[in-house]
Amino acid sequence: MAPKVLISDKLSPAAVQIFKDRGLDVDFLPDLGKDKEKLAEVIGQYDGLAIRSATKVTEKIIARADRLKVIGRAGIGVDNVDIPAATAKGIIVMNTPFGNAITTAEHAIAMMFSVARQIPAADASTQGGKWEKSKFMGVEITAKTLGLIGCGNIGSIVAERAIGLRMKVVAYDPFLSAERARDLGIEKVELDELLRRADFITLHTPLTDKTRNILSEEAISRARKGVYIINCARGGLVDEAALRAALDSGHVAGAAFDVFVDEPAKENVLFGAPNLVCTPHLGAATQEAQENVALQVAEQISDYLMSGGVTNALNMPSISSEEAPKLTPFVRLAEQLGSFAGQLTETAISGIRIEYEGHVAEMNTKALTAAVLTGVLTPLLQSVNMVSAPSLARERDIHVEEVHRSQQGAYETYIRLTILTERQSRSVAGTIFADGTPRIIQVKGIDMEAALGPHMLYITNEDKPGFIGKFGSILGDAGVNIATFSLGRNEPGGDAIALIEVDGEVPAETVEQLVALPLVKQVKPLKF
Ligand SMILES: NC(=O)c1ccc[n+]([C@@H]2O[C@H](COP(=O)([O-])OP(=O)(O)OC[C@H]3O[C@@H](n4cnc5c(N)ncnc54)[C@H](O)[C@@H]3O)[C@@H](O)[C@H]2O)c1
Ligand SMILES: O=C(O)CC[C@@H](O)C(=O)O
Repeated sequence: MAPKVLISDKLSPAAVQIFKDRGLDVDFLPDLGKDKEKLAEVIGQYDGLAIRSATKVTEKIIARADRLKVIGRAGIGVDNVDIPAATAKGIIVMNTPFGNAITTAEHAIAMMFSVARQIPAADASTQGGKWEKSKFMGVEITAKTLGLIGCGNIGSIVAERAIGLRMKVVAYDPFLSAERARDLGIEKVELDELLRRADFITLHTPLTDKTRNILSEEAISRARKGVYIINCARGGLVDEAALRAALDSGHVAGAAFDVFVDEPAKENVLFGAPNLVCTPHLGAATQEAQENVALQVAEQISDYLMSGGVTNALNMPSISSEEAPKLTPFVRLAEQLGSFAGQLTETAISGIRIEYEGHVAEMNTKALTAAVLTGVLTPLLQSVNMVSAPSLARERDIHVEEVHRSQQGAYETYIRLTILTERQSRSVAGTIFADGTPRIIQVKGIDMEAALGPHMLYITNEDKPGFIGKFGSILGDAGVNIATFSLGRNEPGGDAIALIEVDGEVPAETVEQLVALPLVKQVKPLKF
């Protein structure tokens, strides 16, 4: 059955065609996202969800999304998606970080001109039959200083445009490197200095605990008298009540806002303030940007659902569509190693060490580590996948260490997993054979070679004669057929390990009989 995708917001219809061309079933219900109850009712039917900002993907919606594997936001901000809830349920959340950046930067520049020359008010007055030439005295932007708060995708495009307009640009962004600032031709400064120097301030950060009210009452009071403030990023970056007071007093000469604390903003403390220009979250609203983000999100969702490629995910490492087929056997191996070790682990795990040797060390090991963790945690927790496993491991204070090295031993490439608990450390290693299938090649330092089937028995025993005969008779009496039998030992007469594939589940009483055999130390049925 083809994966099924729901588009629940007003996306460009071009996205629908992409989904169809890629072989997915698609329902385009652009108003559904606003109806929370209806969305909760139907979400269980879909593998993918494509949204803009009107659909709120809350914890409640996610709880009902039993088939959902991916949420794609046609746009940048994902504040309308409960990412922790999606991650916990193993749902990938993607956005399209570049598709609307130019358009939004252009909007910020347009808003700067609008407020500098009071264009909306002058337009209303002129069309109202007044001819108020002296009322609308503006300011020139040439040679003025623009202060950017946030200089990522959009901020840096705004910087380039502003330099083209002969402005001087200073930026406050703790994550902006000195080299990048130099390349952009801007000056990196602290917030205090930006407030002191900027004639215009424009915000381009996400809304986080650190950026909420970054322009607080106190910050606004430290800004230059006569400053203009532009916000085309997110409502909540500026204290709206404080800004209103500063516009009324004239400390701030003008403000241009596209985004508000509460949206849709039908009422707002800013409305009616002197020299205020507002737009209804139009930053990304151009045909070009909407086409870009719709096409990108449709491609990304299709890639993931059809071939496992992951692009622009916020809660999972990226895997390109070309890389996905090469990675798949190693993902399977990594998950099997994890599952093997996880099923044998009975006490709390404190650490996981994953050694990647040979050419696997050059692959996307973040994804492989996520697969190992999925395998380890699946026997211990309700529902785990590659998206949720890393955060579940972190929540449980499991320290995960990755080691990468070039080929050193007989195997061209292999993965070794070591699980540390308070009682012991247990390791298991595996590789991919030429036929593309995973093989276990070492358990607890003992070499062996075993493929893992759906039902396995793992046995540790003393390497003495007599074990195999008795073992075979017990399974035979229980009607359990042996499919494969792999043995390994550290030294003659020492510790031995057997991995046996059986055609079906081994009854509990048969396991007890095996445990009671004289040379046997441990018997553990495993499922893969
Ligand atoms: N109005 C719209 O329609 C519209 C359209 C697109 C994007 N946006 C919003 O614009 C904002 C910027 O988008 P982007 O694509 O440039 O994002 P981005 O991630 O590329 O850039 C954000 C920048 O903010 C910086 N930053 C983070 N915390 C900071 C802090 N405490 N102080 C200063 N800088 C900080 C980051 O280092 C980064 O450089 C986002 O909030 C996005 O949702 C709005
Ligand atoms: O979809 C939109 O119109 C808004 C998009 C914008 O806020 C974003 O974060 O990409």
